[in-house]
Amino acid sequence: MKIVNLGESNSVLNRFVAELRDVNIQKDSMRFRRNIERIGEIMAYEISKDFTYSKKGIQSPLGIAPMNTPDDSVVISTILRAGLPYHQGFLSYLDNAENAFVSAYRKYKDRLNFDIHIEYIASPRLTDKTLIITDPMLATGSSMELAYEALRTKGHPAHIHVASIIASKQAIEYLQRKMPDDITTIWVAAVDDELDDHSYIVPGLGDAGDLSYGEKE
Ligand SMILES: O=P(O)(O)OC[C@H]1O[C@H](OP(=O)(O)OP(=O)(O)O)[C@H](O)[C@@H]1O
Ligand SMILES: O=c1cc[nH]c(=O)[nH]1
Ligand SMILES: [Mg+2]
Repeated sequence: MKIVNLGESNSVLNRFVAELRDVNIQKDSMRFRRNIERIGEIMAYEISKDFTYSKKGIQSPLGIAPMNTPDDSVVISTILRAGLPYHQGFLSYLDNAENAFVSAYRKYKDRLNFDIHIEYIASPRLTDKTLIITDPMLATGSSMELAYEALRTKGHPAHIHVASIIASKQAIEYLQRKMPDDITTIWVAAVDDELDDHSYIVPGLGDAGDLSYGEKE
């Protein structure tokens, strides 16, 4: 399985991730959502380099231009809630993609232990398509695993791109075991070493859903 950490090379992407993490800057929820969105734009561009291309003749007013353009049928799928601004960033660049949405939330049994519940899925047929599953945070990796299982009921994609912003080392190792090895690529902007007692990424950024949309009851 290919793992790509875009944060390893210096680019403005790292400033956007730094702003997401920054305890003062992240209080501005509009800037927080926009930073997630523009990381989605950058990642869509990077992932598009892996698509299949073929040459087409494009009629301009003055002649025919030979242009390599992508042939993949792309489905962008997102895990609610924190995935919503990320999805919008992907869709800005991959504007002819189809779209899928899955809900996943942590239901706490006590202070520290939780199960992940999937209650909603809206997805087109996925067979032979390029599936991009977007979620800004991969902590344990369980939400991604369960969202993928839910999406698999809609067919066999030809390729899967798991796109995230901050992943824990543990989540990457977990998904390497759970996702189909031969067709999956994992894209991240940062990898953090630890999880705390509540399975939050350390240093991470806190709760991406709450920072985007406010605290839940
Ligand atoms: O890898 P995991 O341990 O499963 O954790 C990661 C999940 O946690 C966050 O969502 P959250 O459950 O906070 O929901 P929210 O987006 O509605 O806040 C995040 O967006 C992932 O979906
Ligand atoms: O660190 C984490 C873990 C789960 N969800 C988040 O938003 N952040
Ligand atoms: Mg949350």
